Amino acid sequence: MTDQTRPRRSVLYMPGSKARALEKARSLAADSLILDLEDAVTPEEKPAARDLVCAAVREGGYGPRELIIRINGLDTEWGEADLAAACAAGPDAILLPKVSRPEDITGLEAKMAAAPAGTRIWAMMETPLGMLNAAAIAAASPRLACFVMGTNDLVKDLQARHTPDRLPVMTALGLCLLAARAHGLAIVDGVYNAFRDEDGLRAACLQGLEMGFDGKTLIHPAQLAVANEVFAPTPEDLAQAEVYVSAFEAAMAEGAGVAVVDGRIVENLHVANARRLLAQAAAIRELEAAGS
Ligand SMILES: CC(C)(COP(=O)(O)OP(=O)(O)OC[C@H]1O[C@@H](n2cnc3c(N)ncnc32)[C@H](O)[C@@H]1OP(=O)(O)O)[C@@H](O)C(=O)NCCC(=O)NCCSC(=O)C[C@H](O)C(=O)O
Ligand SMILES: [Mg+2]
Repeated sequence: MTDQTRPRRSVLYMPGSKARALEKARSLAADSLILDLEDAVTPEEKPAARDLVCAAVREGGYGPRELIIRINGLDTEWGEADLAAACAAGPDAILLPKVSRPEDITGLEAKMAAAPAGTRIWAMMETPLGMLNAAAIAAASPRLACFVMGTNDLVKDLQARHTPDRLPVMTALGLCLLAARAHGLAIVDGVYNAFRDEDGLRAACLQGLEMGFDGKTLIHPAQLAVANEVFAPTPEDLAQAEVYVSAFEAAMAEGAGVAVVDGRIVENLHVANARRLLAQAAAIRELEAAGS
């Protein structure tokens, strides 16, 4: 499994101040865990949360789950100390909130000399300026691996409303998807706040899947099963993918450049997508076997 094929169906935030949540996460079915020092932690609790989160990362026990520390902004009184502690702890990634310019990423990268080479940068995309600069941000550093949509901050800054169809943030989501895919980054969708509303979450996940997101950020363990299900290829997807690959290979062997399956044309681009789905299913199987 490479950084590109690693599943990120479910990316669970947990407050870095809550020892119980950090412990519980060791056995939760999340593909990735964001140990939060920013918005989920009160100012009074931030220094203790920093120690707790970094100790948890050093101690490990999270199996194949990807570990990300969300630090406070480098323009806050906690940001620099968070970054130094996170670099020393060596998570899979450090998530910078409120990224608005490419310089936010290059500035962070310059301060990460002490971090292990494998510690990547993730960027919270959640400000209006960040949306306008999404392409330049996506290209800012080879260390950057993933965009995380921060739709709560975005709705606040746009003075918009949360609506079921998410029309108020659709332009922003589209700009970030375009930028991420153009530069080979992963991208995960924003949170669904009503964490007991399973039907609403499912609809939001389906919309995110159809738009092209790799997965969804979550705030409660009750949301994991839906995200893991919706962002995985279905058995029908995989059966069709197998058929497309076999039909195309047979057509190629006969010297044809295209195949026809059930009255539909199958070209190399359809086969590339079929192979992507098969690789994604294999990566999910590998991850789940490693976690069980
Ligand atoms: C939303 C919550 C405050 C609810 O907490 P609580 O009432 O304690 O939930 P439960 O009693 O139902 O919890 C059941 C058990 O599950 C554990 N738990 C709960 N949440 C988590 C979690 N996120 N990770 C791991 N474990 C969790 C509890 O400890 C219970 O365990 P047990 O003791 O064994 O019964 C709470 O879920 C919460 O704080 N969620 C995270 C909120 C958060 O991180 N917010 C910040 C990120 S969202 C954001 O900032 C997005 C972005 O920046 C933007 O702008 O959009
Ligand atoms: Mg935010």
